[in-house]
Amino acid sequence: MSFSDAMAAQPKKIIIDTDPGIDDAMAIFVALQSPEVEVIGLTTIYGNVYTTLATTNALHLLEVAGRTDIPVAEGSHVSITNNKKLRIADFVHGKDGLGNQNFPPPKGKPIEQSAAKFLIEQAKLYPGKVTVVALGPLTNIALAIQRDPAFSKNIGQIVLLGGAFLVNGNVNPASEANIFGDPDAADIVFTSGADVVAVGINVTHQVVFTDADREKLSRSDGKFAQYLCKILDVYFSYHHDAYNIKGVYLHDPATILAAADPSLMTYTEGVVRVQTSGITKGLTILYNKQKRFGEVTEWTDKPTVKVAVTADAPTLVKLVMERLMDS
Ligand SMILES: O=c1[nH]cnc2c1ncn2[C@@H]1O[C@H](CO)[C@@H](O)[C@H]1O
Repeated sequence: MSFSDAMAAQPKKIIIDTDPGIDDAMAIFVALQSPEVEVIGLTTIYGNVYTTLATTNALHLLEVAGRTDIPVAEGSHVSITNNKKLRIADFVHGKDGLGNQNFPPPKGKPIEQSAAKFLIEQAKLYPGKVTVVALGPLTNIALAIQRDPAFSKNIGQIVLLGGAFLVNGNVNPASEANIFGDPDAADIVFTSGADVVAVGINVTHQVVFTDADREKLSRSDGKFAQYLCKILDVYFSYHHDAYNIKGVYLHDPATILAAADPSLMTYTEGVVRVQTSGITKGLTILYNKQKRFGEVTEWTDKPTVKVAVTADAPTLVKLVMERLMDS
C-alpha cells in the first residue's frame, strides 16, 4: 500500500510497547504525527530504564504532546522467567532515560490494567485490527500470549524492534539489546503463530540521523523538534563513543514507520528461534527454509515470521524529520 492509499484508508490502530528512552521518545512523537496510524495506548517495559521510570516517561511524553487522552498501561518489572537482574541501558539514554533533563514529574497516572491485560483486551475488542509495535524487551507481549490462547489470533500484527540477523549484536557480538533483555519472551513471541515482523539492527543501523539532520531539526520551531533537540545530546555522545559515527541510529522511529507503511522495508520469511542461555544468549537465528533437514530440529514445524532485510533509509529519515518539524 502506498502512503497516500494508507492515508485514505482507516488509520491502523497501534499500541506502542515502550521503554522511553530517547529514540522511543522520537518514535512516539513520530507515531502521533503519522496519519497512517492511530495510537490507542502505550504499554511500558524495562530496557532503556526500569519499568517504573518507563511509565513516568511515557506519561510525561504524552503530556508534552498534549495527548493525555491516550492511556498508559504499566508492564512487567521482571523478565518472563522472573529474572530481576535486568540489564538497563541508561548509559545510552541518561539516568532519567531522557537525556538527563530532570523534567518535572507528570500529573497523569497509568490505568489500573496491566500492560498484558490491556493488550489482551484491545486485541479482543478489535480482532485482527490492532498492531503492537514493540520497542523494548518482549515480556509484556509474551505474557499476553501465555495468558490468552486467542491473543496470537486476535492481534493484527506484532512489529518488533529486535534481533541482529546475520550481523553482530549491540550488547555483545551475539545479541541485540531488546532480545537480550528477555530472550525467553522473545522466543515465545517468535514461535507464537502471530503475524510477527522483526526489524533488527541489521536494518536499523542503516537508518542514521546525522549531525546535519539534528542541526536542521534545531532550526525548526516544531514542538517535538524543539523538545528532542534538548534530550539528544546523551544519545549522540554514546553513538560517537561506541560506534565512532557522527549521528545516531533511528531504531525505534524506523520501526514505527515500518508499522505505518510496510513498503518502507523489504522482508524475508522464515522461522526464528532465540538462544536463551550461554555465551550466545539473545542470539536470533533465522531458518530460511532453503534446506529440508533430514532430522527434526528446534525450527521444524514452527510458524514463520517476517524479518526485515532492507530499508529505504533516506525516506525513513526524511519522514522522521518532516513529521517532527511539522508539529
Ligand atoms: O549499545 C546499546 N546497548 C543497549 N541498548 C542499546 C544500545 N544501542 C541502542 N540501544 C537501545 O536498544 C534498542 C536497539 O537495540 C534501541 O531501542 C536503543 O534505544
